[in-house]
Amino acid sequence: MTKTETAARGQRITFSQVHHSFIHGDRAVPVLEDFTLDIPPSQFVSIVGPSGCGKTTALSMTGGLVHPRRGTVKIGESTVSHTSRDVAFLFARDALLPWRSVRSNVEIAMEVHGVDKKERRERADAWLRRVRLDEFAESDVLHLSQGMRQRVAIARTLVQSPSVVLMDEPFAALDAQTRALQQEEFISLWEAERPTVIFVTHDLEEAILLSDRVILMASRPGRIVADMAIELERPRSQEMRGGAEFRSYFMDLSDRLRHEVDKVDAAVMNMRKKS
Ligand SMILES: Nc1ncnc2c1ncn2[C@@H]1O[C@H](COP(=O)(O)OP(=O)(O)OP(=O)(O)O)[C@@H](O)[C@H]1O
Repeated sequence: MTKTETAARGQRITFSQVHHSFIHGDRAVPVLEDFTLDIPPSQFVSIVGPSGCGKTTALSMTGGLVHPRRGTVKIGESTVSHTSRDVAFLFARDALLPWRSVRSNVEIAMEVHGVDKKERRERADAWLRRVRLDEFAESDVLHLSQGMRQRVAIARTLVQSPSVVLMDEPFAALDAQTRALQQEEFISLWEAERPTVIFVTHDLEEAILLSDRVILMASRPGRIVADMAIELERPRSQEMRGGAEFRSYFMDLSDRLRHEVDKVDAAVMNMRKKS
């Protein structure tokens, strides 16, 4: 069976006692402290928290872009030490190459990994059908709307059949209506193949709607302060936002987030008073 025919299966992701700091001038500023998290295969996990708490740093470590100063990050049994073809990224900026057509943007990772031309084309076209852009395969990406561009980016990410997908505010640049459509579309694409997902967002409703589990981080240094299972049934839809269970998750998370943001504000005020 080729990789094209195999449904992607998620891999376990484990962070064990990860500590990290970035050097600013002559001092090390702690970013993550004792960050420990076990994500079972195929779980969809969102990370939320105040700006600067280390969400993107944790995500980048999973992708092998940042290496922890202490502790380990594993995918399956292997410690992450570099980027891998099993791990795909999706960001707010779609990073499509403007000089390439829609199809050849979707083919790019397969090209890098040496997949032959015929298979590349078949896989790209299959994904363009799934994101409803098959009519635009030959088009120039510059002529697409922002929502269509993000669908090309989703196809480019999922065409690799990754076992892990790392998403950093992927829908943040879209208007509210397009964003709602893309969230729903992404959930159904994910439900078909179920790679493990880590999804970073500032939008609590988005986190609840998409995830099996929401991790709330606090800052200075970044650590986990809440780990909430979201037990809404699947398939999920936008209408669920109005339901009592959804609202209760939202109230709980927003109270806890507000509390964390207030603590950061108070700490900053104290530092200012002292200096
Ligand atoms: N390459 C880097 N060099 C130095 N400092 C960095 C670097 N990357 C991140 N930082 C700092 O580490 C902290 C955590 O950054 P990170 O981007 O992980 O936070 P975040 O929670 O994703 O923030 P946001 O929600 O604003 O995107 C911030 O204070 C940031 O300034």
